[in-house]
Amino acid sequence: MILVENLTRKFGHHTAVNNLSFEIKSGDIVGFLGPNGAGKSTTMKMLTGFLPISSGSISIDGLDVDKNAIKVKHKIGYLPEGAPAYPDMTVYQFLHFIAAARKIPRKERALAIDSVVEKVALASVLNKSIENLSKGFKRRVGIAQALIHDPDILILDEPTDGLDPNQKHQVRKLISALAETKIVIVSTHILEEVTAVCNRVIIIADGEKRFDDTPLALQQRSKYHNAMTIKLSYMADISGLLELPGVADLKHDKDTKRVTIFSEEQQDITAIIQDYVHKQNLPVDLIFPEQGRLDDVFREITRSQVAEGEVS
Ligand SMILES: Nc1ncnc2c1ncn2[C@@H]1O[C@H](COP(=O)(O)OP(=O)(O)OP(=O)(O)O)[C@@H](O)[C@H]1O
Repeated sequence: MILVENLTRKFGHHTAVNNLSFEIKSGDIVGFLGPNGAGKSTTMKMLTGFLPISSGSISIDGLDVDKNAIKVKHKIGYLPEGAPAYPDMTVYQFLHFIAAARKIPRKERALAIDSVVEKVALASVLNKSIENLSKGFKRRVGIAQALIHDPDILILDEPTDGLDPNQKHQVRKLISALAETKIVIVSTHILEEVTAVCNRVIIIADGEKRFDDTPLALQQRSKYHNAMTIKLSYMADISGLLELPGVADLKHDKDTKRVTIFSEEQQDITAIIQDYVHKQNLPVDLIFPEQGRLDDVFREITRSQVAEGEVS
């Protein structure tokens, strides 16, 4: 278990992380979100014992990170931002080097390497130089080095940043598989990542916690959650939609011929709308439920920092 209480980190006069508190239990796959400069990497570096804290405390399974840095590092695997590695080493040489640096006993190293190579599917590139690998494989090497000592907690800083959609999908699948046995914290500013892999979301802005709940709760904050969108093949009288029970509002985009139907208190109006479209014989090409527009919710939650223009 990870317990963070009133965590603060200052750089000179600048407070990068301000009075942050949260608790993470086993089974949690946490998406740690925030705009650029929000304090995500600084928090991760403190969690992993790489950066001293200014005040507050972090305890991992009851061990204070400040006082037990070495013991805590055994429990944590960390993929820093950009997945740094030694480019001229082969994958095998690099993993061997990390296994030695992690002080895995000599006799156990081959087994530890075999195990991560299998988990992260690196067998096909084991003897290739890291500099010649695709970005997706490089990221997997980064995850493999974080896993080599079989930690209980995995902290991944922007693990899919810069990857193409296929590579992103593979890395997310890998994270989901690893989360079956470990606490996983994934720092990201990609909102879709959170719904794809996490069961919990913590959002910070200006170094402070702004949101801590499930991805569904985040989606439910959107006006679009449980709204329905229909696309008309030609203009038709749709005013009757507003009379239906549970319908709160309509938004008509004449250019795209799409109509979004918002529900009262975000109730599910799928069946009512489908039934109406069918009975009225409306010229509908497409009908789909909206999940919730996370971009809008994210902007709302992190608003003061956005207003300061810190988001790129
Ligand atoms: N070593 C440092 N010295 C001075 N200021 C720093 C240092 N590291 C981070 N900061 C500042 O602390 C704030 C938080 O930075 P941090 O890297 O933690 O943000 P982040 O949320 O990880 O951002 P990004 O998404 O851009 O990686 C920023 O204003 C940053 O400039």
